[in-house]
Order: sequence, then structure tokens, then C-alpha cells
Amino acid sequence: MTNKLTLLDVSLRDGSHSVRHAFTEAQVQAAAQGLNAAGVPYFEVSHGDGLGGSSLQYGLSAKNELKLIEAAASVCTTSKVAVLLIPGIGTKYDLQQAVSAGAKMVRVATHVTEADVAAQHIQLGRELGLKTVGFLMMAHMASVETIVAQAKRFESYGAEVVYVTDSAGAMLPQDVTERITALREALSCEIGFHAHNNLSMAMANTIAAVEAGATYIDGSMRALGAGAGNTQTEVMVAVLEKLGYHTGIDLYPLLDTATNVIAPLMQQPQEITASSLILGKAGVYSSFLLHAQKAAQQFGVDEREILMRIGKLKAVGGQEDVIYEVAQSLVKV
Ligand SMILES: CC[C@H](O)CC(=O)C(=O)O
Ligand SMILES: [Mn+2]
Repeated sequence: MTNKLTLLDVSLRDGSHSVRHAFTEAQVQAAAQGLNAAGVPYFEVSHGDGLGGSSLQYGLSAKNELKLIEAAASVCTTSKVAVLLIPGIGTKYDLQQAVSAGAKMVRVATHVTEADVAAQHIQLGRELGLKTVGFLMMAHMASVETIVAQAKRFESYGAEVVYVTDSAGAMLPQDVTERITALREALSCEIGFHAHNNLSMAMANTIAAVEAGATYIDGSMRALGAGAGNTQTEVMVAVLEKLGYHTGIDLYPLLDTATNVIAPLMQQPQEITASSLILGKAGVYSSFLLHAQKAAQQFGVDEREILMRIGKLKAVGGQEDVIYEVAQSLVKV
């Protein structure tokens, strides 16, 4: 088994949820400069919900994401800019625009049982010469057999890497090991893993993933991401190197960027709060957290109750409007 890993930093995309999609060009460019100096192979830039996500349903972006992609790409000599594309939110046209702005990788994301909606977008990624990745979200909601079947679809469309995505931060190391091992056995392409820290399992799950054969791993600086955030990139580099893996990343420029660029822009500490813990416990999409907080305030109800109900309803990405319906139903008359 190889000990070489490819790290992808999601601070400037998953972190967009945490700052309510308010990144500026200057912030993105400063972070991009640091990631490039550290030799991080790929980093993602876009609205938190991917290309085309800026909307009332998901939250309006302060700045045009194409300008953010351009600002990032213009300072990269070795690192490559990645974009997330959720079919139905982003379009093929959005992807073409992102490529003109400098994107070199696309991650086409679907709910874990809906890989079939990604065929055209994955094919387009390959036609455009992008590194093309399939991203199976809410992976805790499907059995190992289902994930394998869905991942095979991504691979058949042309995905070069398939990710297991723990969107709700609900998985335990054993769940990760089972899923990555099964994909490793069933697929020829590389396997990736994306964690959320809602149950404080992000690093443990990341280690389980690489030990089971994942070679693409996500993280975010200072853990800046939805819910309790992601595996912390700078910590992950130190831990993985200590375990004998090779990331090719220079730790000091990464630490400087986390300290001087990311920490000052954070709107709240990236910690495990009562509500982010409930995300993990109930298996709720991490990006629902701030929407649930807003709905709880608006209707005067307990945000933990909203999240528990959302978990029972098995709501998935794209159903943010259900959060407000649930909040309203909890109002005592
Ligand atoms: C809303 C898209 C989502 O944030 C993608 C992702 O990072 C995940 O599912 O964890
Ligand atoms: Mn995420």
C-alpha cells in the first residue's frame, strides 16, 4: 500500500458555510498564497454549497465566486484550485465559467444514493481536462453495499477519485474502515475521505480512512467548515507524517496561514457546541447548523429539537426549507 497522500484543503469552500459565505477576494487570495507556499496540492474555492450555491435557499455570497476563484488561481504556481459542483445547484455552464477563472479540479457531489445524476457533469469534467472526482455525501446513511454500487457508477462515468463524505460527522472509525475497505476492493480508481468533527471523530476517522487505503484526504485550516468543522489540515499534516505517510506539505507556511489569515476571519470558534454534537448524533447535514440557529431564533424554539427532528425526517442536502417548517411546527400555541 502506498504511503503517499494527496491532501485537499476545503477552508475556502466548506469554511464558507461557517462565515455565512462572506469571503472577500483579499481573504481568499491571502489564504491561497499560503496554501501554495505550503505546497498543498489542491484547495477548494466556492460558495459552501458549491458553484451556483449563492441563493436565498442556501445563503447569498458576499462576492461573486468566479472572482474568488480567479483571485486564488492568480497566485498559484503549484497548488491547484478545485471547485465543488452539486448537480441541480450548479450547472455545466457554471463549471465552464469556473474553468475559465482557473479551476483545475471538479468534485461532483451527490447524495449517497443519487450518483446517477452526476453522469453528465463528470463526463464534462473529463472533457474539460479537469481532475474529476465523485463525492458521495451523507455516507453514513447508506449500507456498504449501496455505497459500493453508487461509487461504481461514478467510476463508470469517468471519476478518477471517489470520496466517502461524512457530511454529518456521524461516522465512527469502524464505519469508515468498512466503507473505504469495500471501495478499495471494488474500484480501480483512488478513494478519498472527507470528515466533519461533530462527534470529535474527524482525526480518528481520517486515520481509519488512510489505513484502509484512502489516498485523497480533506481538511480545513483551523477546522474552518460547516458544523464543528473538518479535520484540521495543519494538525492532520503533522499526525500523518508522524504515522509515516508522505504529504509533501511544508508545515510552517501552513501554520502561518492558519494563524494569520484564517483565525482572524473566523466569526465564531470552531468548536463542538451542543448543536454541532446533535448534528453528529442525529446524522444531520453539517451545513444545516446555521440555518437551524436562525430558524430557532425566528420561531423562539430550541435548535437542538429542530436538529433532532430533522435527523428523524432524514432530510438531505437541498432541503434547507424543511428546517423552517420544522421550527414552525415546534412553536407551542
Ligand atoms: C452543501 C455541500 C456540502 O457542504 C458538501 C460537503 O462538504 C459535505 O457534504 O460535507
Ligand atoms: Mn463538508
